[in-house]
Amino acid sequence: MSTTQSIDFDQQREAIKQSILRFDPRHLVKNPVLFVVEVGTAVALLLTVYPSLFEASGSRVYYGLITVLLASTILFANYAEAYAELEGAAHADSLRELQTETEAKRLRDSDVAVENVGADDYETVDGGALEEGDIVFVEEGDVIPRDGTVIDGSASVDESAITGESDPVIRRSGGDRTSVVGGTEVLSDRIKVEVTSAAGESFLDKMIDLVEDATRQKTPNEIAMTILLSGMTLMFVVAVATMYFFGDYLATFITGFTGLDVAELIALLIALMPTTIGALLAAIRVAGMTRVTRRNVIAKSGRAVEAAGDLDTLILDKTGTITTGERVAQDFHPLGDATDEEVVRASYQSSLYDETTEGRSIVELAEKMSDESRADGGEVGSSIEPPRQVDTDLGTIGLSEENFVPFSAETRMSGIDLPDGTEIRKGAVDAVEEYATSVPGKLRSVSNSISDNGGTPLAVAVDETVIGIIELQDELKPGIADRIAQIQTMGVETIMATGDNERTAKWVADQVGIDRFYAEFDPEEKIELVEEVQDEGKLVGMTGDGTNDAPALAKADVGLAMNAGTNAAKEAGNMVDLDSNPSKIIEVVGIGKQLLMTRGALTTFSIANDVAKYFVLLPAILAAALPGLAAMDVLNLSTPQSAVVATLVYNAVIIPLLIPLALRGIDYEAQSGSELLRKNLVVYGLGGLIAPFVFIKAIDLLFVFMGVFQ
Ligand SMILES: Nc1ncnc2c1ncn2[C@@H]1O[C@H](COP(=O)(O)OP(=O)(O)OP(=O)(O)O)[C@@H](O)[C@H]1O
Ligand SMILES: [K+]
Ligand SMILES: [Mg+2]
Repeated sequence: MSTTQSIDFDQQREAIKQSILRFDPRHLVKNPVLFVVEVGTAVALLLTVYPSLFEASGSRVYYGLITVLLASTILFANYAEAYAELEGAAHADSLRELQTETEAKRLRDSDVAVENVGADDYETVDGGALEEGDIVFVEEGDVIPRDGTVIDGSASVDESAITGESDPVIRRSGGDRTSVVGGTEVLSDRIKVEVTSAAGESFLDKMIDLVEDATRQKTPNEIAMTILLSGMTLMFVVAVATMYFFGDYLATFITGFTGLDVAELIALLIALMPTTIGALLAAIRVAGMTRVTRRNVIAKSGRAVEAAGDLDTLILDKTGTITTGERVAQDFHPLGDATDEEVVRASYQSSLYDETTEGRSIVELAEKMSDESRADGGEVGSSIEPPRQVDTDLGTIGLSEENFVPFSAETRMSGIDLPDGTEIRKGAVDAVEEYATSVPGKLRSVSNSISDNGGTPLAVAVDETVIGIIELQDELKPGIADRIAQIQTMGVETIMATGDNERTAKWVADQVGIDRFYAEFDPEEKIELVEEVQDEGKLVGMTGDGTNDAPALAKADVGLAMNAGTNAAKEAGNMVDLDSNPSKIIEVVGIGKQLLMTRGALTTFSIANDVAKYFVLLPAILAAALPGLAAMDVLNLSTPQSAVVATLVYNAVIIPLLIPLALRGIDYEAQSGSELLRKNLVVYGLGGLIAPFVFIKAIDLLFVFMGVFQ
């Protein structure tokens, strides 16, 4: 799905059909520049039919040609817009195809634990009959019937239908990866899913509608631009109309001069007006939004994409964004009088019901270490060193989920209370330090040495006495340092805000070259950070997946939520990443920048073009009345008529020539704003001044060669 959808023959035909239908003045009036061109076309057409109207003196063929050239300008503009829209729709359709009808296994008794579900516990119903709140059972080989939240169990799910990514993903109850999408397939294991959407109202459905609406709406910057272009157009209309009466006035005392030609004045007006950018503005927006969708990000508004391009500051969290997020237990370190066995057992007990990645990995490591059968070495062929063995009974007897204290980002701890009243807690070192009443002297030095290698230490306390440390390790995402560097060159400040400790944070920040970082942050502090940076007048972007992130996501100017995250987060953000890859925001910023750059560059080019055309056409049109203007006629074109036609050919043809650039976006290597401005002024400003001269002179020479308009 992330591959490029190109337009096929049928869609090409549809785009052409649309280009003609969009001549409808009710459609064109929304784009005042093009609307004025249409009015001009109508007048030229009138002159073609009645060449002597307005005391005009040109031939029917001449006026006919002007009519055709003006109409082509509109046609090309309509085509650019229609083509871009169809390209975007083609992508949305491929997302829609996912919505298939399947059967569902609805649980009769929603309380039955997922591992005990048997064929008698559910009824098979039509997927369409499911209602919000129904609990369904999904096992290996089943298609998930509707969007939902995993409430029990864990399964590996093939989401390639929406993400195009063939690697299966894990979805499990608890934590931040609970969302499942209707139409995706469970590859192994079993889960209980609570249905969260009504029939026909899947999250994806709603999102696609939203994207289509958003794509059609002008963005705020674009509205401002349209107003500016309309203002310029109005100015030119007044100026050129004045010229017409001025011509009549001149005619009263210049012998042989009967006034200015209406069709030629219209040609001048349209050459001067910003028709090129007026024609391409919509296509640039639609193409930018489609580029975001192709990266599997659903942008709820065009404004969000634009804001991404304008961002000053990007707030990233560490775990799962800069690192892989697979933070797994590596080792246990006893402290003080505690033994290895005690630390392994307490860590295990406190993690038995902990469904976070960290918790599961602790259980796994503790089991491996205490497993007698493995004492002689790890799995055959495994390159990973077998964990050292600890002779301990893990002591599961009497443990119950009721006494489990789940992890929260506020407390930064989790734990369990044993039947005898013993309280075990594990968590971030500073949090446990505060909770405990007895802390061994070596806690800091051991935990620091873990952090200084990029690991995360979790302190373990039994009855408020710290007995040891669990060492967790994560890995940096491949290529993340390069992408951060890229975004920094574009002038965006990067901030890492993490719940992890200062030293681990510093290690990661140094590795990837982040500008600033904050450690030991709770969710509340993340929101405060967003507000603080916004108060400096800056636009802020951030990613998040948990319920805790929702307020900050809503606050941020660009909030990219993860599809696998909680519904609250998805609703709060103004973008959702279907791949649930938090570092995707870096790419979205790139695409936003590219959108703004493309619009800026083509505007510069268009207006530079118009300035050049002014110098070509004015002397040609006024030659008969004011021969003195010949000095301005740098191109020395053969005849006024040749000049008018050549200019209008250029004015029309430049639009289709620029469509590929408008759709693809200008190449954005990462570069700073001022560098970019300079480059754009040279390439698109100077280029825009020169191009019309070269092109128009060439067409004029061609006319001379062909012997027309001479
Ligand atoms: N299951 C857990 N039980 C106890 N403590 C945990 C658990 N998971 C994480 N922690 C501790 O709590 C800290 C805060 O976790 P939190 O999820 O807020 O942030 P993070 O995942 O470390 O970083 P980031 O904010 O960059 O995602 C962690 O750094 C870790 O020390
Ligand atoms: K123009
Ligand atoms: Mg986290």
